[in-house]
Amino acid sequence: MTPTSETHISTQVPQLEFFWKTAISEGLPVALWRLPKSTEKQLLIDLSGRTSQTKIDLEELPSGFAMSPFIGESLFLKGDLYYHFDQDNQLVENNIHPSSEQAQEFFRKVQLTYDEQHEDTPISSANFTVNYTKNFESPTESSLYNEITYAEMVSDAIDAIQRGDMQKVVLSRTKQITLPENFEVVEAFNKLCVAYPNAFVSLVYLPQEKALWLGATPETLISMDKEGIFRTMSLAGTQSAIGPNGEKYHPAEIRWASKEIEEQAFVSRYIIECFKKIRLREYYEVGPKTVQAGNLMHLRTDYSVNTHEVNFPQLGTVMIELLHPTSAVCGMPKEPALRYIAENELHSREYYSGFLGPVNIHDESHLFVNLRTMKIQGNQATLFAGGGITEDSNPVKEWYETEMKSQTLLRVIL
Ligand SMILES: C=C(O[C@@H]1C=C(C(=O)O)C=C[C@H]1O)C(=O)O
Repeated sequence: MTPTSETHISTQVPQLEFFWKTAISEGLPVALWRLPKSTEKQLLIDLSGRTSQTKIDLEELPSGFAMSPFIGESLFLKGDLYYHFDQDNQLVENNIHPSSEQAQEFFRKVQLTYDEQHEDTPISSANFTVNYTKNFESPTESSLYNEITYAEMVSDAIDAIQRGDMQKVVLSRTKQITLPENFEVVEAFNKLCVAYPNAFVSLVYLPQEKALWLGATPETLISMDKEGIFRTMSLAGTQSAIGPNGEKYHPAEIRWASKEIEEQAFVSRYIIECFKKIRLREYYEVGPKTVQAGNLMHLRTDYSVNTHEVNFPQLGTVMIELLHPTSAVCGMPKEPALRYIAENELHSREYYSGFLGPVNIHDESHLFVNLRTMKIQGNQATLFAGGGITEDSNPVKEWYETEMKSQTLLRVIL
C-alpha cells in the first residue's frame, strides 16, 4: 500500500519527520515507537488534541497507545491516525482509517510541510518546537541529587531493610541537563533505534503537559500477540557491558554476585505470585540468563502463556493490574516499598517506571516498563534512573549504576 494510491494527494512520499512535525505544530498528542527486533517505526496521532485517562483494558479499548505513570491513572492516545515507516523513515502503510476525511486532511498538511521545506523556504526546527516550548517554565533547581546525597539515601534504605521494614526497595533519581541548540528529537529517536535494536524505543508528545518523553527500554511489562501468546519478564541486576579499557563484554563472560541473583529472584517470585493469585499454573519459564541492554547487562527470566490453551483471553488485562508496579521498579513487599519511595525520593517519578506502548494495533498489544527514559521540555531534559536496593547493596556503587543507566540515552543522543 502506498500513500499515493490511498490519498491521491501527491506522488512524493513525505518522511517520518514531516508527519511528526506536522502533528506537533497542530498541538496533537503523538506516539512514535519501534518495537524490539523490528525495523518498522510506527506513528499514532490522537486528533482530539487531548489524551484521556482510562483503565488499560485490552478487551475494551480501540487501537491506541497507553502511557501510564508510576502511580495514578493511565493516559490513552486514541489511534485516529496511524502510519508506519521503514528503517529509512519512508512511509510504508497508512492503515487504520486511511480513507477518512481527517486522514486525508492531515496528509495534505504533511505534504504542505514537506513542500515548504523543499521549496527552499525551510521551516526551521524552532518553528516546530514552539508548541511544546511555549508556556514552559524552566526548572529552577539544577540538580536534586549528587553522589553523596544519593548514597546517603541508599544507606538509609539499607537500614530500613535491616530493620525488617521490607526486603527490597527500588530508589531512583533524576539528572537534569540542558540540551544542545542543534538537538533534534526525531533524530535522537532514530539514533536510539539504530543503537538499540533489542529495545522498545519511543517518543511521546503530551500537549497537556507540554512534554516529550524519549526512551529506549529493555523491559516488557506484558505483551499479547495475535496468536494469543501472553509474555512478561523478570529483569533485574545490573552490570556494565563495557570493561575498564572500553572492551565490550559478551553476556557469557558475565558473572553475577549473590546480591544481583537475589534481587532478580525477588522479581521472578513476584511474577509467580501474581500467576498464583489467579490460579494460573500453565506458564513457561525460561532463564534467568544474562542479556545485554546497550551499555548494560541484566539478568532476565522470560514467562509466556498460551491464552487459548488455558482459555484465558483477558490474561493481559488482568496481569497489567496485578504486575504494575513490579518488584523491578518498586520493591518487595509492594506496599512498604511504595510508601518508602513516596517518603524518600525527592522527585515525582511521573511516567518513569510507569508503562507505555501500543494497544490493539494489528491485533497485538505490547506494554513496556518506562525505563532509560527522559522528559524533554524546551531545551531542558530530565533523565530518570534507579536501582534495586537490598541488604547487600553498596551505596556508592548504586550511584554509579544510576549514572550508567542515564548514559544509555546520553551516549547515543548527544
Ligand atoms: C529501575 C531501573 O531498572 C530496573 C532495575 C534494575 C536493577 O535494579 O538492577 C535493572 C533493570 C530494571 O528492571 C532503571 O533503569 O531506572
